[in-house]
Amino acid sequence: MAERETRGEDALIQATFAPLASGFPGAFGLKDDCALLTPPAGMDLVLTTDAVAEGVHFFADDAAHDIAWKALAVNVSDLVAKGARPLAYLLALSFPDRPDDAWLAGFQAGLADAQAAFGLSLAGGDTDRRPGPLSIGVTAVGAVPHGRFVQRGTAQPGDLLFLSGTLGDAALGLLLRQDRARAAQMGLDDVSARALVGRYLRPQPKLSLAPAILEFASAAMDVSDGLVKDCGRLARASGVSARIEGVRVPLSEPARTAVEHSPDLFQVVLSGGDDYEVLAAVPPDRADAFRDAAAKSGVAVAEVGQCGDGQDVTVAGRDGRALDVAGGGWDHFPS
Ligand SMILES: Nc1ncnc2c1ncn2[C@@H]1O[C@H](COP(=O)(O)OP(=O)(O)O)[C@@H](O)[C@H]1O
Ligand SMILES: Cc1ncc(C[n+]2csc(CCOP(=O)(O)OP(=O)(O)O)c2C)c(N)n1
Ligand SMILES: [Mg+2]
Ligand SMILES: [Mg+2]
Ligand SMILES: [Mg+2]
Repeated sequence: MAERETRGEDALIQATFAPLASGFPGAFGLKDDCALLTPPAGMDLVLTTDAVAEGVHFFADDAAHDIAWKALAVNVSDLVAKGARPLAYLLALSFPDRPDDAWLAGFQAGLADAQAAFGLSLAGGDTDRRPGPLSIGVTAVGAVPHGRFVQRGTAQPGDLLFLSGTLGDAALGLLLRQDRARAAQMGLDDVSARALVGRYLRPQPKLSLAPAILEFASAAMDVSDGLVKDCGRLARASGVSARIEGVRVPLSEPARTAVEHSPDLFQVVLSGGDDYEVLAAVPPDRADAFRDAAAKSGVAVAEVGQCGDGQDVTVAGRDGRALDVAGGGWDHFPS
């Protein structure tokens, strides 16, 4: 009789990942080649994939727990902006070397926390070893009622632009993660600096807003590459113009303090990215109902601008004057 494997690739998968798939029957305990997903009756499936990589999306010495959370959160963020409810995800991992047991335990705990928070389950994945920095690919599947997927390219002239949460915290947190000494220049005490770094480490997709997006938004997307760049994408895909009013962009207390100390940081807020908030276009006659639904869901939304005819994307600074925002935002292949 073959001995039960305790080492090697299969054992690593069984020990670390199979427990995360135990709530998903179609994962077959991670012992099959594929997973099986029966679409919920009357629903369309929504698919997305985003990877996070060491040195690009997180730091090598970030806690494994935080890295795992981020990998799942950025994908759930994509689903939320479509009005979708998360169902399951696939996880593709390439490690340069076998990670030690403590790292794997932290990674497993981070995925378990994120699964519980976002209501989805591991369905399958891939684990291999390759030279180079750690890369974590997640493919997430969600569900929306048939025919109701909220597109990026369906905003109309006149739609109001709403943003969830607060903008810029994670981008400021990244600056502090790179150089904590900047806290003093930003006028931030330790608690505020830590709060901003926490927003960088742990994106919080606004899951409970999804039903309001589904019901009231004519178009929506999540903000990962900076509000200005992503708003430009929504406008271009929809064939509309967009104007953002800087004074209306919601800031957290720490971000407000930082921007008041160093007004140049407002560009970081607008274009730094890593926000994972929702940008939604809502017809004016549905705006009050959207505000009510958002309030009931416990997610703050702010009206930050409006779509119009034409194709320009303009941003008024906090003093009302037009800002030069061309070329801002995250680009993996900058020109
Ligand atoms: N390698 C790829 N193969 C197929 N589709 C891709 C690939 N890379 C990006 N896409 C598609 O391009 C679009 C934009 O991708 P991305 O910027 O990652 O979206 P988001 O910012 O919403 O996560 C998405 O529809 C995505 O599925
Ligand atoms: C170590 C590190 N450096 C820089 C950044 C900033 N950053 C990296 S990728 C990115 C944009 C979002 O990532 P992307 O892969 O473009 O996600 P998507 O837009 O596809 O959802 C930002 C703001 C970061 N998060 N971490
Ligand atoms: Mg992507
Ligand atoms: Mg994304
Ligand atoms: Mg991007």
